Amino acid sequence: MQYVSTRNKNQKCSAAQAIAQGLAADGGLLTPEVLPKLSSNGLATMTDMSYQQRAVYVMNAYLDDFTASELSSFASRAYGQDKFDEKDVAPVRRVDENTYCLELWHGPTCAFKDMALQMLPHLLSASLVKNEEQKTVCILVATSGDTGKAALEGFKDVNKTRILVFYPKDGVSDIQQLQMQTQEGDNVGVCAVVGNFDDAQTGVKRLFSDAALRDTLAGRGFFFSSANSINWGRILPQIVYYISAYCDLLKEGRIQKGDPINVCVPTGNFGNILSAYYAKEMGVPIRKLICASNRNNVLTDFIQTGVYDRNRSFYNTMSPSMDILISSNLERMLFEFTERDDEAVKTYMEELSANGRYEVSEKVKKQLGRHFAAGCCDDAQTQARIAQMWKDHHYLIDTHTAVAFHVLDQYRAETGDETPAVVVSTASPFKFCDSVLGALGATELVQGTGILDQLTALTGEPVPAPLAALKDKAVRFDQVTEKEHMADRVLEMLK
Ligand SMILES: N[C@@H](CCOP(=O)(O)O)C(=O)O
Repeated sequence: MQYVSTRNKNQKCSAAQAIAQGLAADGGLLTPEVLPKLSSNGLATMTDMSYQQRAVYVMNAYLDDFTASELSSFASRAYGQDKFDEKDVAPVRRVDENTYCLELWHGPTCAFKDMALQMLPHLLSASLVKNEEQKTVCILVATSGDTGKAALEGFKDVNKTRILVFYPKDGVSDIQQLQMQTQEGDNVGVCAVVGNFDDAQTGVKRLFSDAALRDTLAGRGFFFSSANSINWGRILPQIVYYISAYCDLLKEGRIQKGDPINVCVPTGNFGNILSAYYAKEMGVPIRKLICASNRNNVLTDFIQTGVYDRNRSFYNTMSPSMDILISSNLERMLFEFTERDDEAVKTYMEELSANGRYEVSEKVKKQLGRHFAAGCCDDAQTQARIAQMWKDHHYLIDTHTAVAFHVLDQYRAETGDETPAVVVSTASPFKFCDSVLGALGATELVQGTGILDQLTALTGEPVPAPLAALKDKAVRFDQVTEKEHMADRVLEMLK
């Protein structure tokens, strides 16, 4: 299968090239030329499989330049019990009669990003070999908290790779920051950027398109790639868990073959909910994709009106991983909803870059309304939802997951749609201890990593081992840079 740029369908490459490059040369996002469908018994076949086997089954449909045996070896290494503290890898927990929670934070960094970033290093390393690449890949990452740590952990000490992560200074939680600052490995770098996530992400995209920088680094034996969800190798492993969740519900008899479900996804960069859309296109009976946002509700407005307008205030919220006003992966969605009209997508992206705004056609608006619903909530509502979940179900959720539960409540109240819903739980509550403790009524917060034990003392929930280990780690990276100087940081790292 070939991959094409969302801005020029004639620009094609293999899966291995798409994964190694991360981004198309024209700035577009590399996307499969056709979206494969599951066979009529595909879901039934996968129902009795392990998570690792499901991953191979799904990825095989997209990666015809990789063998099934290669993919099997990657899946068993990526999702082994030395990495995930749950045998099922991505368990589906029943909350009530028609509400389920897909827990995606049982990996080494306690966030859903591990689901893809434990796999991507295997895909990318194999791609370098397939492409007979002689250079070392330098992976540039912009993070609002979770991707950065997951990418660092995934690529730590991986041969022929370097990784440099930029995060917004004052824009991630204390635990997220500590996770990144204490990262081990000889090929890693971490730097805070003065600004917000959009500044960091725009800065990284600028580095990608800086021809002079690329030439200098090529002379030193490096080329750039990405571990953000602009890389197809990030999206593909995320499709797997939606299919897997449906199979788990079938297996447990919660639904019958063909029954529709809704999914509610807290998302900022749109990669997670886009993966659910692809699962739907492959044949999973998903009725509505419910997009949940915090106070940075640019996606809510877009889905409801068809106008994307980032000219608004940027808020630092209690769900920092979603503090984003420029959602990269919307571009792939526009590509689908315009029936793969690359010129239209290019025009929308040019308008976004020039004016911070675009309005989609009536045809696209209709598609948005057909597949998506959207809602948002503020920090007070987020904390109230954490408290309610704890009171009603003794179930501890993080701030991002709470946003999704709140938005699902809103959606159900407005529409009366009681289709069984899967809420995506994207991070461990221990990554956001202060907000979660506040939600549960704590007024005096312990400073430093002691706050992890404070949450355990209050709830009886154990601190996840990777976070407990932070107590003994020294800070290695405390550098801060202005966004104008990000290229200098790259040049320093790649001496
Ligand atoms: N929420 C993300 C922001 C980057 O998104 P990505 O899915 O494109 O990597 C984060 O936690 O960094």
